[in-house]
Amino acid sequence: MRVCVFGSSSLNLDAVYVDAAFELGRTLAKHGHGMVFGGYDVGLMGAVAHGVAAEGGNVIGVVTEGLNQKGRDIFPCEELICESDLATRKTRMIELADAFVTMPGGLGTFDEFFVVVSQVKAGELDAKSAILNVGGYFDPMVEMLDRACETGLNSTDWRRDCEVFNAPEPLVEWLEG
Ligand SMILES: CC(C)=CCNc1ncnc2c1ncn2[C@@H]1O[C@H](COP(=O)(O)O)[C@@H](O)[C@H]1O
Repeated sequence: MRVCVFGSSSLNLDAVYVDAAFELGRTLAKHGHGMVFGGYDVGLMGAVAHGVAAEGGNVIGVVTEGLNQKGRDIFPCEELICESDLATRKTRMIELADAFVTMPGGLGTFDEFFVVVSQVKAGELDAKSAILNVGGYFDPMVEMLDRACETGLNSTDWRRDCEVFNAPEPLVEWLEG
Protein backbone atom coordinates (compact mmCIF):
# COMPACT_ATOMS: atom_id res chain seq x y z
CA MET A 1 0.00 0.00 0.00
CA ARG A 2 0.97 3.61 -0.40
CA VAL A 3 -0.21 5.60 2.61
CA CYS A 4 -0.68 9.35 2.57
CA VAL A 5 0.29 11.00 5.87
CA PHE A 6 -0.83 14.45 7.01
CA GLY A 7 0.65 16.26 10.02
CA SER A 8 2.00 19.48 11.46
CA SER A 9 4.59 21.49 9.58
CA SER A 10 5.51 23.43 12.74
CA LEU A 11 8.98 23.66 14.20
CA ASN A 12 9.75 23.23 17.91
CA LEU A 13 7.22 20.50 18.58
CA ASP A 14 7.00 18.53 21.81
CA ALA A 15 9.02 15.31 21.59
CA VAL A 16 5.93 13.22 22.31
CA TYR A 17 4.54 14.16 18.87
CA VAL A 18 7.84 13.88 17.01
CA ASP A 19 8.61 10.46 18.50
CA ALA A 20 5.14 9.17 17.62
CA ALA A 21 5.50 10.44 14.03
CA PHE A 22 8.89 8.75 13.62
CA GLU A 23 7.45 5.51 15.02
CA LEU A 24 4.49 5.71 12.63
CA GLY A 25 6.93 6.02 9.71
CA ARG A 26 8.99 3.06 10.91
CA THR A 27 5.86 0.95 11.38
CA LEU A 28 4.56 1.73 7.88
CA ALA A 29 7.89 0.76 6.31
CA LYS A 30 8.28 -2.39 8.46
CA HIS A 31 4.89 -3.51 7.14
CA GLY A 32 6.16 -2.94 3.59
CA HIS A 33 4.17 0.22 2.87
CA GLY A 34 5.38 3.34 1.08
CA MET A 35 4.35 6.87 1.93
CA VAL A 36 3.25 10.00 0.12
CA PHE A 37 3.30 13.28 2.02
CA GLY A 38 3.78 17.03 1.72
CA GLY A 39 7.51 16.71 0.98
CA TYR A 40 9.09 19.11 3.46
CA ASP A 41 11.59 18.12 6.14
CA VAL A 42 9.80 20.00 8.89
CA GLY A 43 7.66 19.14 11.90
CA LEU A 44 5.77 15.88 12.08
CA MET A 45 5.78 15.71 8.27
CA GLY A 46 9.54 15.41 8.33
CA ALA A 47 9.64 13.09 11.34
CA VAL A 48 7.37 10.50 9.73
CA ALA A 49 9.42 10.59 6.51
CA HIS A 50 12.61 10.00 8.52
CA GLY A 51 10.92 7.03 10.18
CA VAL A 52 9.97 5.49 6.82
CA ALA A 53 13.47 6.08 5.45
CA ALA A 54 15.08 4.56 8.58
CA GLU A 55 13.44 1.25 7.68
CA GLY A 56 14.26 1.54 3.96
CA GLY A 57 10.72 2.46 2.90
CA ASN A 58 9.74 4.44 -0.19
CA VAL A 59 8.82 8.12 0.19
CA ILE A 60 7.08 10.30 -2.40
CA GLY A 61 6.95 14.02 -1.62
CA VAL A 62 4.57 16.53 -3.18
CA VAL A 63 5.73 20.12 -2.66
CA THR A 64 4.43 23.42 -4.01
CA GLU A 65 6.09 26.26 -5.89
CA GLY A 66 4.83 28.75 -3.31
CA LEU A 67 6.18 26.87 -0.28
CA ASN A 68 9.49 26.27 -2.06
CA GLN A 69 9.87 30.04 -2.33
CA LYS A 70 9.59 30.29 1.43
CA GLY A 71 12.84 28.35 1.60
CA ARG A 72 11.54 25.30 3.40
CA ASP A 73 13.84 22.25 3.52
CA ILE A 74 12.72 19.42 1.25
CA PHE A 75 13.02 15.80 2.43
CA PRO A 76 15.27 13.61 0.21
CA CYS A 77 12.41 11.62 -1.31
CA GLU A 78 12.71 8.79 -3.87
CA GLU A 79 10.25 10.77 -5.97
CA LEU A 80 9.58 14.49 -5.68
CA ILE A 81 6.61 16.14 -7.39
CA CYS A 82 6.09 19.90 -7.47
CA GLU A 83 2.58 21.33 -7.89
CA SER A 84 1.56 24.95 -8.31
CA ASP A 85 -0.51 25.36 -5.15
CA LEU A 86 -1.89 23.63 -2.05
CA ALA A 87 -5.19 22.56 -3.64
CA THR A 88 -3.50 20.88 -6.62
CA ARG A 89 -0.95 19.29 -4.32
CA LYS A 90 -3.71 17.87 -2.12
CA THR A 91 -5.48 16.40 -5.14
CA ARG A 92 -2.22 14.80 -6.31
CA MET A 93 -1.47 13.31 -2.87
CA ILE A 94 -4.99 11.85 -2.70
CA GLU A 95 -4.64 10.35 -6.20
CA LEU A 96 -1.35 8.68 -5.24
CA ALA A 97 -2.62 7.12 -2.00
CA ASP A 98 -4.45 3.91 -1.10
CA ALA A 99 -5.12 4.97 2.51
CA PHE A 100 -4.68 8.01 4.79
CA VAL A 101 -3.25 8.77 8.23
CA THR A 102 -3.72 12.06 10.03
CA MET A 103 -1.28 12.98 12.79
CA PRO A 104 -1.62 15.97 15.13
CA GLY A 105 -1.37 19.27 13.28
CA GLY A 106 -2.89 22.64 12.58
CA LEU A 107 -5.06 24.18 9.89
CA GLY A 108 -3.35 22.48 6.95
CA THR A 109 -3.67 19.08 8.60
CA PHE A 110 -7.34 19.62 9.47
CA ASP A 111 -8.02 20.76 5.92
CA GLU A 112 -6.44 17.63 4.46
CA PHE A 113 -8.23 15.27 6.86
CA PHE A 114 -11.63 16.84 6.19
CA VAL A 115 -11.18 16.87 2.43
CA VAL A 116 -10.47 13.14 2.45
CA VAL A 117 -13.33 12.10 4.76
CA SER A 118 -15.81 14.35 2.97
CA GLN A 119 -14.79 12.87 -0.40
CA VAL A 120 -15.43 9.42 1.12
CA LYS A 121 -18.80 10.66 2.44
CA ALA A 122 -19.74 11.93 -1.03
CA GLY A 123 -18.76 8.62 -2.62
CA GLU A 124 -15.97 10.20 -4.65
CA LEU A 125 -13.25 8.28 -2.83
CA ASP A 126 -13.08 4.75 -1.42
CA ALA A 127 -10.25 4.72 1.14
CA LYS A 128 -9.69 4.27 4.85
CA SER A 129 -8.57 7.15 7.08
CA ALA A 130 -6.87 6.62 10.42
CA ILE A 131 -6.23 9.27 13.06
CA LEU A 132 -3.14 8.89 15.24
CA ASN A 133 -4.44 10.47 18.44
CA VAL A 134 -1.14 11.20 20.18
CA GLY A 135 -1.70 12.32 23.79
CA GLY A 136 -5.45 12.68 23.18
CA TYR A 137 -4.80 15.64 20.86
CA PHE A 138 -7.84 14.85 18.69
CA ASP A 139 -10.31 14.17 21.55
CA PRO A 140 -12.20 17.49 21.07
CA MET A 141 -12.42 16.92 17.30
CA VAL A 142 -13.71 13.36 17.80
CA GLU A 143 -16.30 14.73 20.27
CA MET A 144 -17.37 17.35 17.71
CA LEU A 145 -17.67 14.76 14.95
CA ASP A 146 -19.77 12.48 17.20
CA ARG A 147 -21.98 15.46 18.05
CA ALA A 148 -22.43 16.27 14.37
CA CYS A 149 -23.75 12.74 13.85
CA GLU A 150 -25.87 12.55 17.04
CA THR A 151 -27.67 15.77 16.16
CA GLY A 152 -28.22 14.59 12.61
CA LEU A 153 -26.33 17.58 11.26
CA ASN A 154 -23.93 15.15 9.67
CA SER A 155 -26.03 12.70 7.70
CA THR A 156 -23.60 9.77 7.76
CA ASP A 157 -21.56 7.91 10.37
CA TRP A 158 -18.18 9.66 10.27
CA ARG A 159 -16.53 6.49 11.62
CA ARG A 160 -17.36 4.62 8.44
CA ASP A 161 -13.91 4.02 6.94
CA CYS A 162 -12.38 6.22 9.66
CA GLU A 163 -10.89 5.09 13.00
CA VAL A 164 -8.96 6.64 15.88
CA PHE A 165 -5.81 4.98 17.29
CA ASN A 166 -3.37 5.66 20.11
CA ALA A 167 -0.48 3.68 18.63
CA PRO A 168 0.87 3.02 15.13
CA GLU A 169 0.89 -0.80 15.13
CA PRO A 170 -2.90 -1.35 15.47
CA LEU A 171 -3.45 1.59 13.14
CA VAL A 172 -1.42 0.01 10.34
CA GLU A 173 -3.05 -3.40 10.95
CA TRP A 174 -6.49 -1.76 10.60
CA LEU A 175 -5.47 -0.08 7.34
CA GLU A 176 -4.41 -3.49 6.04
CA GLY A 177 -7.62 -5.26 7.11
C1 LIG B 1 4.90 29.97 6.15
C2 LIG B 1 4.51 28.61 6.55
C3 LIG B 1 4.61 28.23 7.98
C4 LIG B 1 4.03 27.77 5.62
C5 LIG B 1 3.82 26.39 5.96
N1 LIG B 1 2.84 25.82 5.13
C6 LIG B 1 2.89 24.52 4.93
N2 LIG B 1 4.06 23.86 4.95
C7 LIG B 1 4.04 22.53 4.74
N3 LIG B 1 2.93 21.81 4.58
C8 LIG B 1 1.76 22.44 4.57
C9 LIG B 1 1.69 23.81 4.72
N4 LIG B 1 0.39 24.19 4.65
C10 LIG B 1 -0.33 23.05 4.49
N5 LIG B 1 0.49 21.99 4.44
C11 LIG B 1 -0.04 20.65 4.40
O1 LIG B 1 -0.82 20.59 5.58
C12 LIG B 1 -0.13 19.89 6.62
C13 LIG B 1 0.63 20.84 7.51
O2 LIG B 1 -0.14 21.96 7.83
P1 LIG B 1 -0.22 22.47 9.34
O3 LIG B 1 1.16 22.70 9.81
O4 LIG B 1 -0.93 21.40 10.14
O5 LIG B 1 -1.04 23.75 9.24
C14 LIG B 1 0.80 18.93 5.92
O6 LIG B 1 0.24 17.63 5.92
C15 LIG B 1 0.97 19.51 4.51
O7 LIG B 1 0.71 18.55 3.50
